[in-house]
Amino acid sequence: MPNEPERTGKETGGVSRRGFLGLVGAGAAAAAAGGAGYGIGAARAQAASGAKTVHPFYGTHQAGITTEVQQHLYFASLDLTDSTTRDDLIELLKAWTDASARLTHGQQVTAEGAVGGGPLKPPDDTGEALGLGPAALTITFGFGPSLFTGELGKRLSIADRKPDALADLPLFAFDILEDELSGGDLCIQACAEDPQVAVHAIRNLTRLAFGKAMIRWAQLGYGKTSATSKKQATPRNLFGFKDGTANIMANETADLEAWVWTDADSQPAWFAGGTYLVVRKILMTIESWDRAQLGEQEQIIGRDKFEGAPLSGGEEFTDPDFGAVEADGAFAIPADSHVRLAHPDNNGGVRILRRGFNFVEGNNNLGQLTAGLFFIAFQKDPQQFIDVQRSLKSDALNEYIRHVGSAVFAVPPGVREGGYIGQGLFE
Ligand SMILES: C=CC1=C(C)c2cc3[nH]c(cc4nc(cc5[nH]c(cc1n2)c(C)c5CCC(=O)O)C(CCC(=O)O)=C4C)c(C)c3C=C
Ligand SMILES: [Fe+2]
Repeated sequence: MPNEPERTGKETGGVSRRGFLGLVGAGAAAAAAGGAGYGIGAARAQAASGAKTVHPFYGTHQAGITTEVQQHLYFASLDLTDSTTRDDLIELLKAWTDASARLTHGQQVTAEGAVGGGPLKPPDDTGEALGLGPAALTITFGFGPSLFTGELGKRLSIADRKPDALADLPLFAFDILEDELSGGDLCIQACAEDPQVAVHAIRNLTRLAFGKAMIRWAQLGYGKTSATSKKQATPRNLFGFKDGTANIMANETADLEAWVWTDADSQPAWFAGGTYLVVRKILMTIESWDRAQLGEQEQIIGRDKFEGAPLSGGEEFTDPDFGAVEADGAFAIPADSHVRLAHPDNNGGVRILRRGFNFVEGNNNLGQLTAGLFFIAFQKDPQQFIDVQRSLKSDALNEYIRHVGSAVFAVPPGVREGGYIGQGLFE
């Protein structure tokens, strides 16, 4: 049964099957009761609704890109240790593949799991996701530019296999990037309907990397800020606006081919069917935004706050009319509005697939929220992101946001059963 301890008969301690089911039952009853902790009850109920959903790890493309966006994210960027060899990395990628195939089915990281190895060794699985189900978990891996370049690229003998467009992003206007929130040799994106399932995945994959790679930085995200299917209601970001309305949706296959998946023309050949992941940690000055008038907020975004309709009129999914003018002759969707500047019409037709998450990390010493948008975008070429981000130089939103973290990764194609993630890179 998914996510139950796989009993081998060897263990003498730990939670009995009866005790385990009792714990699960108590949790379910608490969720059903709601009442005292409505927020927690609602979150648990929402998690429970996706608890049984399985997104298989194996496939043509990696999951976690066009997959219906889950509510929660845990993202880790890792650096290889100084002694990690090519064989070590291959071994790690094989171990991560097997583990990911299990975890996405709601199983524990190994068959022995949390209690099956007996009392005399540390458990293989850390145990905190027992009973939570697969929770729609997806695990997506990527390779950073630093994996291929410098001494490391030479040590791994992959310097000549770097995807052509894989390079650190240029510095953009208003960037105040922090090194400790940027870059990385490898990345793992874990998304799930239950935050504990996402954290458990990264925690256990990181344990498998012990001695070979360690976390450089990580980010917890709650509350998706994009949809990849019109079956999902468009979520809202921390400025209170619907975010993801004009995203590339999973059923837009022609646009996915045109803008997201690398093909035989995107060199090298091992990378066909992959994509580039751009990640930006963006702080949002929530208190200043909250003091801006509603009309000003809408002018900055270019859409109305409640419905998410373009200011040129219509409903949420009505195409914006950038030529529309008000009685005073001004554009209905202002020239410096976010939507106008980010729209394909202003960027040579370029689209990107967005998959970001809200984050809140307490308050600063002025009592202001440390919060923002952990922006993730997938594209066939990082230049797509670069073009759009450069267009945003005159964005009125810049008064209320700051980019503090940045990284780019080549996301290899999906894995067939029996293979391992990124295998083509080493063949
Ligand atoms: C460089 C790419 C982008 C960054 C960085 C970015 C940051 C950012 N965006 C919002 C809020 C919204 N963005 C919306 C639309 C939108 N944003 C981008 C790109 C970046 N956003 C694109 C390509 C689009 C779609 C434009 C279009 O085709 O119309 C919207 C409107 C709703 C929607 O379509 O998603 C909102 C709201 C914030 C708050 C933010 C940084 C914190
Ligand atoms: Fe945006």
